[in-house]
Amino acid sequence: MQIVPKPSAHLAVAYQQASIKSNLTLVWYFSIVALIGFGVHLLHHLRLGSGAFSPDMMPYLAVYLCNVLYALVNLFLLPSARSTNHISWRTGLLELMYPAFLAFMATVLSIYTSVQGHGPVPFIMGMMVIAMLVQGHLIFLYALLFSCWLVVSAGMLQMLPMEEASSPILTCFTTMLIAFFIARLAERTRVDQFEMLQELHEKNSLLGELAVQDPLTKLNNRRYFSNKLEVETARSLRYQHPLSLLVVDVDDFKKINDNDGHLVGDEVLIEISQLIAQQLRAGDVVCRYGGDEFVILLVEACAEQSREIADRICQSVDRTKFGRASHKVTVSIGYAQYVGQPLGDFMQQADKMMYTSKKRGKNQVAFFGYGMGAESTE
Ligand SMILES: Nc1nc2c(ncn2[C@@H]2O[C@H](COP(=O)(O)OP(=O)(O)OP(=O)(O)O)[C@@H](O)[C@H]2O)c(=O)[nH]1
Repeated sequence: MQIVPKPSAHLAVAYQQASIKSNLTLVWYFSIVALIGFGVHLLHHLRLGSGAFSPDMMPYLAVYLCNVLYALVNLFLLPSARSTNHISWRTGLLELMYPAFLAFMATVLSIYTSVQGHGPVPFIMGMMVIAMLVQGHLIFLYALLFSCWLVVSAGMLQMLPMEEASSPILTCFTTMLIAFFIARLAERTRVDQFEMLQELHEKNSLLGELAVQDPLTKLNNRRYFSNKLEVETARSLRYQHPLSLLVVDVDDFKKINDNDGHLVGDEVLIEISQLIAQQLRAGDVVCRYGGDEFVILLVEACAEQSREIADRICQSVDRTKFGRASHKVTVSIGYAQYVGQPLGDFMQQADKMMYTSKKRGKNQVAFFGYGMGAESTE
């Protein structure tokens, strides 16, 4: 029987991690409450004078003392267990120990108070509900609850006359059922909340991706490029790594649109974006800057390598037969090298070189390099 909804399969591990973390947080707070509770009870017992340490009170004192020791252990161990990102046997154990400990105390005190004539309800109710709420692995809890109930029943049957025992056992059973449903409700809420948060998180990351993606070519867009340009130029300066910029513009793209229609124009842009991406290495950055213009950051590529890549892009577009385009498609490319100049100048140099290519007859590359003469050498 599936008592509590499980999170969907792909979220199961994440849920377990989140669940253990929140359980450990709860255990930590319960430990503090246990310490405060112990202080209050201790004061109460001390006010009883010599009666505080009578044999009648010993089980209570023993349980309080165990609680304090356990709380102290938790207070020391939990912060480090909570800060880890993976589920270790230590975190699992800490998480399981608390309900087990509460159930143990509940059982002992239930039997003891019943025999004294107080009935088991307050302990069963308080301890079990808390234990179940704290715990995420409900199968374990159900087993625990059931065994506690068996022990309590057996203990009371042994120690009370039959007619007096049946009522507390029935109350104990009813209380467990209530605890069971409260726990089920709590766990269902936790799973729902987790799935909602996870969905929100996934949608947020999707939104983040869409914000920097060009919808047509699926390349990154201008916004992404601006950020990347700042990051890569700073890195290039810091580590003295070469960095080059290519500006690629489709030649006479307007004619493709006018002759073959915008849909064909779109197809050409998509195909060119793929051709460009095929020529680049993993660390390089290619973005659609706008319209029929693409920009490429060649990371750690020296001038010679950058020239080769630019030539390859130019030639691969030249060689490709674009499906539905009625005439030849080519690109003009401008190249600039980063040597610490202001970013605006860097962009302008590559852009200017792209226009130089156009002026020289299109379908070619023009280079701007500080070591290569003032403006263009080719
Ligand atoms: N199909 C399509 N066309 C676009 C898109 N974005 C911009 N354009 C068109 O691309 C054309 C760009 O033309 P220009 O770069 O100004 O000029 P060109 O015809 O390429 O001429 P040169 O750049 O001088 O070679 C314009 O007609 C725009 O309307 C798009 O997403 N899809």
